Amino acid sequence: MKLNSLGFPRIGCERELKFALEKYWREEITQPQLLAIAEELRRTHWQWQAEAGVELLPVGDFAYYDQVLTLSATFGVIPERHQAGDIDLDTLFRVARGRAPSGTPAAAAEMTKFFNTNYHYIVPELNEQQQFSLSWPQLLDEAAEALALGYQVKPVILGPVSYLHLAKTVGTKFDKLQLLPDLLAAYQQLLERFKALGIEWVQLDEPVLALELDDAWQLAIRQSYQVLSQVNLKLLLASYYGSVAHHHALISQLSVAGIHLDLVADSHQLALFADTLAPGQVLSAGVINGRNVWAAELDLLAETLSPYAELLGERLWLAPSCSLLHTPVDLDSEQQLTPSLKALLAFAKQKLRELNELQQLLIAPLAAASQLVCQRCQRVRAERQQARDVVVAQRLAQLSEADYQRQHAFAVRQQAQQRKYQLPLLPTTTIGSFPQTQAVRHLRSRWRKGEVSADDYQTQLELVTKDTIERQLKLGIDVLVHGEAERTDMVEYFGEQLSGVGFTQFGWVQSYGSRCVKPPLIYADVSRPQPMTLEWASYAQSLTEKPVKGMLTGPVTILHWSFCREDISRETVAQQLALAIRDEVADLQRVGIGIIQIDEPAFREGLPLKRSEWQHYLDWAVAAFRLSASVADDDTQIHTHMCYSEFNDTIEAIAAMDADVITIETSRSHMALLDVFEAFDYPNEIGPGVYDIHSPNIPTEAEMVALMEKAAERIPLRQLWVNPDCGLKTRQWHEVEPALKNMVNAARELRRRLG
Ligand SMILES: CN1c2c(nc(N)[nH]c2=O)NC[C@@H]1CNc1ccc(C(=O)N[C@@H](CCC(=O)N[C@@H](CCC(=O)N[C@@H](CCC(=O)O)C(=O)O)C(=O)O)C(=O)O)cc1
Ligand SMILES: N[C@@H](CCS)C(=O)O
Ligand SMILES: [Zn+2]
Repeated sequence: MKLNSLGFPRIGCERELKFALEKYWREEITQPQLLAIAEELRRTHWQWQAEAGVELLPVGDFAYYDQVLTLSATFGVIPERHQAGDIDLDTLFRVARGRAPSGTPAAAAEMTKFFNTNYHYIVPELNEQQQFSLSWPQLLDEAAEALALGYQVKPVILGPVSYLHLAKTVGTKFDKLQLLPDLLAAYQQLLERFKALGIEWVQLDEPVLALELDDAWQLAIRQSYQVLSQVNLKLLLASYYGSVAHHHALISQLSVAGIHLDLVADSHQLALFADTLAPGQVLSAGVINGRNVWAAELDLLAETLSPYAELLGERLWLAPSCSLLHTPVDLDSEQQLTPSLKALLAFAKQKLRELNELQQLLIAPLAAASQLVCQRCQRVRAERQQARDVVVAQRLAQLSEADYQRQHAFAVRQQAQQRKYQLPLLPTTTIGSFPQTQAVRHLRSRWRKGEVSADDYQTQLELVTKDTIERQLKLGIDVLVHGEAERTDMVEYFGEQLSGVGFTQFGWVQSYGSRCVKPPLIYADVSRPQPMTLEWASYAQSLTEKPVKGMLTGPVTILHWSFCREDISRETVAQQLALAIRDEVADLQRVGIGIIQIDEPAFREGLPLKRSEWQHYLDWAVAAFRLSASVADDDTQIHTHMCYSEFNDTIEAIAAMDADVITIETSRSHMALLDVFEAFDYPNEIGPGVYDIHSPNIPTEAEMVALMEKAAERIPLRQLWVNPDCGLKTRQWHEVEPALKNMVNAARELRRRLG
C-alpha cells in the first residue's frame, strides 16, 4: 500500500519562496540565488514527504509563479508579446506579471481562479495556429534533480483536457478542442522524456472531470488517454475538487494504470470505482482533505478502507484528496493557538503524518501505536462537540422572512438616500483599501513582536488613516473610505475578531505568485462579541463632512476564504456569519455611518463545479447577504463589491442581493460585462470599474471618460458610479494619486458632457 502525494505547498514554511521572488523582481538578488533557494525548498519538501513514507515523490508541484504557467512554458505556449528569443525564467515572469528584471514589459496574461479554489493560475493563451513543442526544461530538470537525490519520482502535471479547458483562445474565434491532437503529441514527447529518465509513473491531473462535461469534452478525455497510454509508462489519472461518479463509465473504460479519486468530496466513489477496477489497476484513495485543515478521523477512515485494503492489497494507495497546495505548511510553527484548537488541526506536514498513521492502522490495527492514534481521534471528536453555541442557534431558529427584507423597495430607498446625501450625478468613490505601504506592514510586524506598543500602533494607524482621508479630500472624491490600513487582509481581519473563528501566525497559503493569505479557521458557532470596525469608521468619519463608507467583508466571502468546519452545512455557517455582519451594519448605522459596503468578491467562486448544484448555492448565498444587509434603514445605502466576476449566468442572484450599489471589475473587459446588466434591466446602482488596479499603468482621463461613455450606453446615467475595479492595497501612492485625479476629472467631464 503506497502513500501517494499529489503535491506539497511550494511557498515554504516561512514563505521563503515569496521573499526570494520579490527580492529577485526588485533585483536585490541574482537569478542563481533565486534558483538556489528554490532548489533548497524542493529538497526540503521531498525530504519531508519521503520521511512520511511517500515513495514516489511528486515533481511538478514546484513553480516559480504557477504550475499551469510552467506547463505552458514547457509546451512553448508563450504569448508573442512576452517572447524574446528562447524561453527563460524571466519570460515566465513577464507572462505572469507583465515585467521581469530582463526583457521588455508587456501586458500580463490573465490570471483567474483555479476551479473553485482561492488559488489563481495564469490563463494560457492559445491561437488557432498554436504550435506545441517542448520548450522549457524545468519539469525534466526537477525530475532529474529528485532522481539525483536518490528518490523515486512521479511527475504530476495537469492533463491535456484540463489544460485546454483552462486556456483561452485569442485571435480568430475557434474551437480549442481542435488543438487537442497537436497538444497530445507534445504530451507524448514529454512523457517519453520522463520515461527516458527511468521514471515509471506519471500523474496526469484532470480536475475538469469534476464538471458536467458535454459530449465533445468527454470524447476529448477518451481520445487523450487512448493516445497517451501508448507511451510505455504507468499513468495515474487524478481527479479532485469534486465527485467524478457521474463520469464513472467514461473513466473506468480508460486504459490508465491508476485512478486517483477525491473521496473527501464523495466517499461513495470508492465502492463504485473499486468494483470496476481493471486487473492490475491502482486506486489512489484521496481520503485526507487537501483543501481543509482539520485533523482526519483516521480510525473511521481505516474502518471504511479496511475491506478495500484486503481486496486490493498493493493496488490501494492512500493519498490526500488533492495537492496540499491549498493548506498551510506546518502546524508545529504555531505558538499561539489554544491547545484545544491545535488538537483539531493538521497542516500539510501533519497530513503526511496522517497518511502514514492511516497506513499503520490498516496494516497493524492492534499495534500499540495504532491504538494511540485511535485514542487521539476519539479525543478530537469529543473536542469538536464543544462547537455549539446555544445563543447563536436560538438566533438562527428565530429568523423570519422579514429579517431578509429591507424596509422598502429600492426605488423608495434611492430617494431617501439621495435626499440624505445629495450626491452628484456619477458619484466617485473607491473600493476600500489604499496602499498597504511597507511602512504600515513593518509597523504591524513590530507591534506583533511587541516592539511597538498598542497605543503607538493605534496612533500611527490613525495618522495613516487621516492622511488617506486628506488625500481623498484633496482629490475631490465624493464618497470616501478609511483605507483599511489596520487590516492585514479583508477576511483575516474579521476572522481575528469573531468568536468561533481562530487565526494562525504562519498559516500562509499561496493565493497567486508570491502573494499569500492566512485563511481564518471557523471551528465553532460564529458570533460577534463586540464591534469590529466601528472605531476606525467613526474616527475616519470624524475627519470630514463627506460620507465615509463603512467597510465590511460579506458572509459568503468570509466563508469561502476561511477554512470552515465540516460538521454543519456551509449554509448554516454563512447564516451565522451573516448575523455577525448584520450586527456590525446595525452598529455602524447607529453611530451615523450611512453608507456601508459589504464586499462579496468570492460570491461567484463559491459556485459548485456542477451546474446542477448552482441554484441551491445561489439561494443560500443570496439569503446570507440579504440577512447581513437588511437591517439597514431606507436611507442607509448598502454597497457591495465583486471583482473577478462574470455575471451572465448569475445576474438574477446578483439582483436578488438587492444592494443599493454594486461596484464591479469591468475596465479590462471594456465594459462588456455590463451587457448583462443592460439586458436584465438591472434596477439598482452600479459602479463599473474604470481603473484596472492590477496594472501599474495610470489610466488617463480620456480612457476613463471613454469607458464611462460605454457604460452610459448600457445603463441609465443616474444609476452609474465612477470607481476603480477593486481595492488599491497592492498599488503604490505614486500610482494611485494621479490615477484617481484622472478618475475624478473624468467624472467631472462626464457630468459636463452628459449631465
Ligand atoms: C482579493 N484577494 C483576496 C483573496 N483572499 C483573501 N483572503 N484576501 C484577499 O484579499 N483571494 C483573492 C484575492 C487574492 N489577492 C491577494 C492580493 C494580495 C495579497 C497580499 O498582498 N498578501 C500579502 C499578505 C498580506 C498580509 O497579511 N500582510 C500582513 C503581513 C505582512 C508581512 O508579510 N509582513 C512581513 C514583515 C514586513 C516588515 O516587517 O516590513 C513578515 O511577516 O515577515 C500585514 O499586513 O501585516 C503577501 O505579502 O502575500 C494576497 C491576496
Ligand atoms: N474592500 C476591499 C475589497 C477587495 S475585493 C479592498 O478594497 O481591498
Ligand atoms: Zn475587489
